[in-house]
Parts: sequence; C-alpha cells; structure tokens
Amino acid sequence: MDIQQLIDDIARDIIPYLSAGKPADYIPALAGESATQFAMAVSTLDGQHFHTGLADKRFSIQSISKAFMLAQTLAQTGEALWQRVGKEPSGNPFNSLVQLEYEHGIPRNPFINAGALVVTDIAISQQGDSSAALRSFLREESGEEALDFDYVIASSEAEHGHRNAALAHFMKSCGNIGNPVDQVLAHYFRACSLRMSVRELARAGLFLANHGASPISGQQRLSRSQAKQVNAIMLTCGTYDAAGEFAYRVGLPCKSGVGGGILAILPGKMSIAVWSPGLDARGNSLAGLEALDRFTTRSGQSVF
Ligand SMILES: NC(=O)CC[C@H](N)C(=O)O
Repeated sequence: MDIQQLIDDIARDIIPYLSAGKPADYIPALAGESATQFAMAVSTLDGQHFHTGLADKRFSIQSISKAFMLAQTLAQTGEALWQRVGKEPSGNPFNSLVQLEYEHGIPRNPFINAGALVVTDIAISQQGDSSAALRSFLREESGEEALDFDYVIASSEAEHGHRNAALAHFMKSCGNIGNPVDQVLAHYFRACSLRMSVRELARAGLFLANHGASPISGQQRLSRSQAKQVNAIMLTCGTYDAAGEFAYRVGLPCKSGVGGGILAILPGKMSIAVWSPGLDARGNSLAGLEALDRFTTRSGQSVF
C-alpha cells in the first residue's frame, strides 16, 4: 500500500466537504478557526511517518486528551477505575446531563465529559498536577518538548463551562468527585486545551497501536490487555453518539475532539491523525470522518 499516495488522494477528494462543517462556536478561541483547513498524518509501527496538508499546524486536541488521560489513569488504577465510571456507549451528546441523574452520578463511559471529569478527579488524587502529568506524557510520546497548553482556550472554557461545572457539581453531590470541583474543572480544561499537530498526535497514538508498548519513548505504557480495553472503548464510545456510524464507516477505534481532530488506531499496524475544524451536528470533524472512511475503505485495512 502506498500510504503517501493514498492520503494525498484523500486530501484532494475531501475538498468539497471542508465547507460543509462548522467550527465549534461555544468559545470564541475555537470559533476563529477556518473550516477549510485539513491535515492528515500516519505513523506506522515499522517506523514510517507520512503526512499531508497542514500537518505541522498545532490545534486544540480537546476531547482527544480523554483517550490519553484514560490510558494514564488506567495504568495506575487498574480495574478499580470501573467502580467510578462505566464502559458502555451513552448514545447521548458528549455534554449531556440527563443520563447522569438516572444513573446516580456514575457516568456511562470515560469519553463523555462527565466520565472524563471523574477520570481527571482520580488522576488528581494519584498525581496531584494531573494536567501537567498528561502534558509530560504527550511530550514524551510525541517526542516534542514544546507541546503546551493553550491558556487562552483553557480560561475561555472555564468562563463558559457552565455545563461541565453542572456535571461536576452533580457528581460531587453523588459522592463521585473527591477533589474540589474547581480544581477538577481547571485540570480538565487545561488537558483539553493542549495543542498538537496531526504529526505529533499520530506518533503519540503509537503505543495504543502497539499493545501498550511505545516505540517512541520505549516505555510500556499499558499492559497488552489494557491497550485492548482502551481501544475497545474508543471504538464504542470515542465519537459519542456517532460511535455506530464511525464503526460502520471507519472500522477503527477513534477519539475525536471539538477542535476538529480525530485519532484513529489500527492495532498492530499504525496510528492515524486527521484534523479539520468544521464539525458535524454531533461534534465530530466532518471532513475528518470522510477522510478516515476513505482511508480504511481504499486500503482495505480496519479492525474488521
Ligand atoms: N467533545 C469535546 O471535545 C468537548 C471538550 C470540551 N472541552 C468540553 O468540555 O466541552
């Protein structure tokens, strides 16, 4: 398979879709991105790296941070993590409140906002500065020391984050948040604000493609079984209420963010990152989904 040719073709073919999506507009710092930008990068386990489009432009990874946060926290906590958060798809938008009350403050999964807030709370209890620990993890896994938070985005989220605050306060009232709500929100927003390029993200995902062992840092980040678990949750929950459509069209574990990025993992083979800020109605990159669909369909590669 000529991966470079394939992603160059995809970059050309998705041009009509770039104007169909709408950048996230809930905070001004994200709304300012032009929807017509596109980038894609592929890193393989045999050490090859391919990219097309604006592959060095850093963007706000937003909820893609939830996949790395889960990996880090699962490695430390093990199975006890699942007493505080479920592992079933929610079928609801990522910031939904309604299910949480019915289910007594135990979020459906770690990739909706409520679940990521619980994982952040656990990470703070374990590591103290959980967002700095995540930043170190991603610096090591991308090989880029310069990765950092976007403090403008983080504080803009804090200013407009009433829904996340509501989720966190509700869970606190149920006893499922241990640390002060303000502290949990601050670390969650900072983690979401990390800026990375698709090239950096594709590298950082390699440990998930390599059964937990990172070819970049040389560290065993997860056990083989935990890597399977994180990938499984990415497949079933990583794109929220579009997880069924992603599984059907892309057939890979994916984690998306409202910054327009999507990380996709082909276990045993490669990690793929795509970015285009125009979102569909469910908060996933519209051109990103089109690109990943073409990648797996034309290459014949997926988990199925
Ligand atoms: N889906 C996302 O990327 C959501 C992340 C965003 N920071 C939020 O909490 O709303």
